[in-house]
Amino acid sequence: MEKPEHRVKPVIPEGMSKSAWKKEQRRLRWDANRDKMRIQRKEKRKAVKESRKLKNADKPKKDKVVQQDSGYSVVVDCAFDDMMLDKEIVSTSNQLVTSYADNKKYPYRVDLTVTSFGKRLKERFDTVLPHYANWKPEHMKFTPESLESVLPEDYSKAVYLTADTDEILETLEPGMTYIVGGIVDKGRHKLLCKKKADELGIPTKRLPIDEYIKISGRRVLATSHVVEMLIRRNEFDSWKEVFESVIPLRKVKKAAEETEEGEETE
Ligand SMILES: C[S@@+](CC[C@H](N)C(=O)[O-])C[C@H]1O[C@@H](n2cnc3c(N)ncnc32)[C@H](O)[C@@H]1O
Repeated sequence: MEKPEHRVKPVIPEGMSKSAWKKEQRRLRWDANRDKMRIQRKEKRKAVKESRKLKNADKPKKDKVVQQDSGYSVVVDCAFDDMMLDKEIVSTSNQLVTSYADNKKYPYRVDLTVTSFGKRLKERFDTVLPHYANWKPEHMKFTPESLESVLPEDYSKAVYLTADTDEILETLEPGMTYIVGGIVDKGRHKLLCKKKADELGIPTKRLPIDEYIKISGRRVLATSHVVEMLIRRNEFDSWKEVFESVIPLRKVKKAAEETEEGEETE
């Protein structure tokens, strides 16, 4: 009959406690297993990924937007840094983020450039939104240079949008550059962009809002709303549809209520 196998009694080095020796053994075992465990973990992750992929294959896929180029350019003129309060700089930077997202997600995109990008506005981006450095130029470009540096030589191919003119922007044409003031001023700097455009000799036009819909309050819209309208104009057949899609519902609703009560919408 064979003798039962006996465990070999461990030899604990002299001067080492039993618990220290056990700890050391655990560490050695862990080291020896580490690579094995790493491979196991990797395989598990791969299996989870594969099963997720299989599951998602049954679900309808979200269509990736294949964008078309509108053929015209939009410039956001940010030369008004010194005229804004700190909170207005924050609001302007948030609006630029919105415009970037809009120019990525809608079926048509425009060539979109932010000029005079510097001072507090750039500082805000550098510190709070540093990932803007990776934004694709086909969705938004930034330059510290002035508006004039990106305009076509022939200013008749440019239009500065402003609420302060009677000229109406009827259509958007390929090859044209449309300029939007990049400023939040809560009505403090009336005629600012109109005067700048007149000084530079750039034609000015306003959006035909009153001609198509009733809105309450001021007809001066936020920069990002105007940029969104320029991005989305080709998506719709008429300005009316563009305005109804972009102008905040509360502005349109309130106007309807006021009109019912016979009040002025101004
Ligand atoms: C908040 S507004 C700035 C108002 C500023 N006081 C000014 O002088 O234009 C932002 C920009 O959106 C554009 N904008 C706003 N409302 C508009 C309208 N009704 N028609 C055309 N452009 C408009 C203008 O380019 C304007 O500079």
